[in-house]
Amino acid sequence: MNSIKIIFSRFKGYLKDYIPQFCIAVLGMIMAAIGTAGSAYLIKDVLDEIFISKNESLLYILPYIVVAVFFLKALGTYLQQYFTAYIGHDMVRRFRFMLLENLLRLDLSFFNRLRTGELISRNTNDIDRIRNVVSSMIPDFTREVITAICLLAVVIYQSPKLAFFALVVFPAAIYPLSLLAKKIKKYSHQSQAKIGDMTSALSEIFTNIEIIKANNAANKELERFKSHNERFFHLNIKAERTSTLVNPLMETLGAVGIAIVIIIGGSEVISGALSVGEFFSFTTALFMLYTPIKRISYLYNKMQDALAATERTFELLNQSPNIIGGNLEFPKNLLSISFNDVRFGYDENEVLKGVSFKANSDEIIGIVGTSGGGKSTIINLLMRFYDANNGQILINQSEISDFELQSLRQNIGIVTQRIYIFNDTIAANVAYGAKEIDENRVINALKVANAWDFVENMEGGVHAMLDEFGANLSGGQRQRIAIARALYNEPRILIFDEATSALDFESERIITDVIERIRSGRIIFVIAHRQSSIKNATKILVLGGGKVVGFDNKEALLQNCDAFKKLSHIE
Ligand SMILES: Nc1ncnc2c1ncn2[C@@H]1O[C@H](COP(=O)(O)OP(=O)(O)OP(=O)(O)O)[C@@H](O)[C@H]1O
Repeated sequence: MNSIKIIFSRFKGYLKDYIPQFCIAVLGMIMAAIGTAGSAYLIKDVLDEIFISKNESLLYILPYIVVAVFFLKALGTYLQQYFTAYIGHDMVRRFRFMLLENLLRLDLSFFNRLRTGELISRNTNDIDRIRNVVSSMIPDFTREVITAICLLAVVIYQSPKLAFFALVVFPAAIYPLSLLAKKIKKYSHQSQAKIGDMTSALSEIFTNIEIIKANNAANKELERFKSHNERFFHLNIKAERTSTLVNPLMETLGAVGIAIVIIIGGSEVISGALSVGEFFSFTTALFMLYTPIKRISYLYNKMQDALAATERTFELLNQSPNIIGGNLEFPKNLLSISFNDVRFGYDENEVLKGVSFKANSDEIIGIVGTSGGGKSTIINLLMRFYDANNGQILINQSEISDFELQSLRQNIGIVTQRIYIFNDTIAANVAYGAKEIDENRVINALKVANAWDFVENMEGGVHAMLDEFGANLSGGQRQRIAIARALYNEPRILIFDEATSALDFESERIITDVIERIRSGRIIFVIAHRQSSIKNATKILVLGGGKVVGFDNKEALLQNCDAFKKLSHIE
């Protein structure tokens, strides 16, 4: 019963918002339960009065009462089902939204830990199981309990002695049923985790389909998927094997009860202690009792399954971000950014091992170093996607953590090698994230980004639709749209993370010209492998082994920084 308590307590707060619907549903449950018990009770009068006593006056009354009782049951069932379904669907809508709302608040490190597929599975599968709990399990459970109580009342009323013998078998059923419930809960936990694995595998396959085809890796992926799929199948079969045991077990025990009833009840009818009508009313109620009790045990097992999903969902809902902003607005005049002995690792391996440098307004800082040397990590810390483990990052003279997160990120424009283009108009792509699209600002940003020429010539101009991933643009054009987006909010800090590495020299030149033009009043970071991308950098930060091994202008570095000389040489 513990799981039912947990589920009830989890949803209690939310169910409060549905009191009118809930009251109507409960009324429906009571009507249905009374209807069910009433129909069993009526058997006695129908048999004893009409068929045995041949009471003609009741012949024309009882059938109407029978119809009325069944109508009560039907109306009650309808009300209960409709209103509980309403509550279930509405709660699912709220939970899905709350879950996504909370997930979007969480730190990037959280998303590194959980795979996309698993998150999707939790947002769809698990939530749907919750709907099941709310719209069918809780109400069904309640209804079946009320029905069972009403039927029990009929059974005991008709013959307390027979009821005693018929019902002693039920306690005997409880122990094996509770053992089965435990097993079902275990399998259900495992199977839900497996769904997460499968969704992850699928999402990985579909996002990387080009690579899979290019590498002829379809069979390998199929093999991988096959093993998840088979494991899922085995878990489900194990769960089925256990849960299908519940019915036969109940039926066999039920048969023992019925056998006892026939022996004792039959002898009572023969001796005249019980009327035929009473006996049949008793047995009908007893047979009917079998359904709610079977349903209760079935629902109890299903609840184990739902409990696992509920716990998983609440676990996500209760996660909170570690990276929280302060109260400072980003300064209107950006003077400097300083890293003072910054240390950081994504896990126990330290990536930045005491990085210090200072960048001033109007400067273009090139960041170079070996692959995996920590260049993008510096940017991740500047964006506050992660927080440094040690050391300080200062903007003007304030700690980065003192700034409001939104204000900080609004003042950092970032262009990466990977381009995010949404299936929307050019204007919506450029003003992405803004509450409203300011067309003049869009055009201005496009002009500064050197993109206006080609946008102007497109059909629809800024209202032209872009395909997903920007398939209807060239690489350089896509990159310039991305720059316009980074510029739209007129940020004080701009970051180009390998933004030009996939472009030809002409497109790269256009972009380096843009960078040169917008440097005033800003600090610009350019991460690049190619020297040509940082030809206009005022200073270059050379990273090696997680440390700064050089920070100066190009000429000075070529003179006295071996690591930089080596990098230039490779190129
Ligand atoms: N999200 C992450 N979780 C764990 N480790 C990470 C994560 N991102 C990067 N790393 C590790 O941190 C180190 C530095 O990565 P970073 O991306 O900063 O290097 P980089 O200098 O930008 O490399 P590249 O030039 O290849 O882009 C690498 O060893 C990388 O494996």
